[in-house]
Amino acid sequence: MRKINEIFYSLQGEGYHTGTPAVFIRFSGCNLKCPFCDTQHEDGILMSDEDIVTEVSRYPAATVILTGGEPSLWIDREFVDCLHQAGKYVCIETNGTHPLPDNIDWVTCSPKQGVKLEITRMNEVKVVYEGQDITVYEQLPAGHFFLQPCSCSNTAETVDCVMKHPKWRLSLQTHKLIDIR
Ligand SMILES: C[S@@+](CC[C@H](N)C(=O)[O-])C[C@H]1O[C@@H](n2cnc3c(N)ncnc32)[C@H](O)[C@@H]1O
Ligand SMILES: Nc1nc2[nH]cc(C(=O)O)c2c(=O)[nH]1
Ligand code: SF4
Ligand SMILES: [Mg+2]
Repeated sequence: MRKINEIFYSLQGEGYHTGTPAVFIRFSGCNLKCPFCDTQHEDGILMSDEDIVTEVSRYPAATVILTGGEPSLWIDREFVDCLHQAGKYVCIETNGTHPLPDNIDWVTCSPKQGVKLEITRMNEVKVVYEGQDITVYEQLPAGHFFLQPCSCSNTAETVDCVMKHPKWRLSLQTHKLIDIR
């Protein structure tokens, strides 16, 4: 059984797959307490893999996004396989502090300041911008580097930083801009 906060259908609002219809599986709880975290994730109910796949399969999209809270605390290879058997493309949003099963299709790593990364495979890096030095993340083994304003509040500073560091691209939380989930 896995503790689920919510399962909902929306568009990926952030990063490389922005605009892609996706089913979000939000797992409950996290090992970090980022002061800026925009998600209430502590509540949850225990669900079986069968019930999770049934709920996910109500929606027509192929893309599933595992998020939270911190989804890596709850998942394993077997769970990702269940979603693959249902025809899904499995993405994860992770803080990178906990190892991942190697059969996930797309890894979005959002490293947090002062916290050691434990994952070695990632497709994109997505940093929430708080004015920190972002060059320390540039050696991570990702193909894409995104800088995201914090709660849509420091967009001008984030644009300025991206223009100074052209390895990076701007990621807006587009779901917040158009008031969808
Ligand atoms: C809620 S977290 C859940 C997944 C995982 N715990 C993580 O941090 O990557 C999902 C994404 O939202 C980002 N995020 C959280 N709070 C934010 C905020 N206030 N503004 C912008 N992005 C935020 C995180 O950095 C992460 O990329
Ligand atoms: N639309 C939408 N896109 C998202 N991308 C990452 C999210 C998350 O909370 O992990 C998120 C979210 O909460 N909503
Ligand atoms: S790691 Fe992710 S879910 Fe956990 S507190 Fe930070 S932003 Fe929120
Ligand atoms: Mg969110």
